[in-house]
Amino acid sequence: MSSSEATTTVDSTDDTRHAGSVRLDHVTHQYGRGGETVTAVGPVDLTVPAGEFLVLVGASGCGKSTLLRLIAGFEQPTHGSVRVSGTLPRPGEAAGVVFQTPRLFPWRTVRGNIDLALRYAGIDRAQWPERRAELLARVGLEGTEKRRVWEISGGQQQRVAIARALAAEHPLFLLDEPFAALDALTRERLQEDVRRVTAQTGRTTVFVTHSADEAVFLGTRIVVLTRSPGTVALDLPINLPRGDIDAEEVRESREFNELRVQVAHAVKTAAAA
Ligand SMILES: Nc1ncnc2c1ncn2[C@@H]1O[C@H](COP(=O)(O)OP(=O)(O)OP(=O)(O)O)[C@@H](O)[C@H]1O
Repeated sequence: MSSSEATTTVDSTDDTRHAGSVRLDHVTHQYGRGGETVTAVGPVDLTVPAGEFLVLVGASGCGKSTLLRLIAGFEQPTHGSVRVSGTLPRPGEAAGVVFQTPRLFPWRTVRGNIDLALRYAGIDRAQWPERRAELLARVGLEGTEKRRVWEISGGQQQRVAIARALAAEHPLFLLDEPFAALDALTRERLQEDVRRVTAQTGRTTVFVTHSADEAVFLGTRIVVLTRSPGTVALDLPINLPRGDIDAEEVRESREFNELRVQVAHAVKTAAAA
């Protein structure tokens, strides 16, 4: 075998070293010490290839946020190993993260919040205006740069949080129930934004939600967790059309509705098991 063939073989069998890929090997996580421990999740084995949009779904308390925090490097697993792009995840470096609440600096403008993220990302100041405009356009916030955070709506604030998480161009994007506090219409619009932005940028995405509808609309793959400590109950690929397609057409399709019912049923069953 020639050396070029050997190289090809290695790359094709280990895609977990690709930028943005995630690998969990027999991961368990406990909170607390001594007699006061709570096993939150595991054991979980999961490989997320680069470019996949994985949605974690499960009942309240099954360990979804814990898994996301382990992938972000905010927590270390009690047992097993977590790798992002083939290495140990370091907080702030492994991924862009969006939380349930926007966590912006309220006294700053939209521009100020984005610029702070560009500064932390180490982007050359000369590039900020172009990068800021591009990020705000991606999340549909053109023309809001000078507004203070308290002068924009909750949905717009969450859009700023998404733009901020995209600023550093991490190959991995993590979202923890980012739309849970928003009204149904705003939530649908933001789902469409996230679907479009991740398709455009090709980022690997892990998204946590309670909602089967949201999971099926967003994901290229859905993992349903059992009740706490969460383990994988269902691992389902989703092949709904993506890219430049009308969101209503997707939501009204027979395939979408069949998958929605299947996932909702799996979540209910896994929570009761
Ligand atoms: N910091 C902590 N200290 C102790 N226990 C914790 C901590 N964080 C979470 N837990 C426990 O770990 C388990 C999993 O919690 P986690 O927040 O990961 O679940 P979840 O599926 O994200 O829940 P929800 O959907 O309600 O946000 C729960 O039993 C929870 O009470």
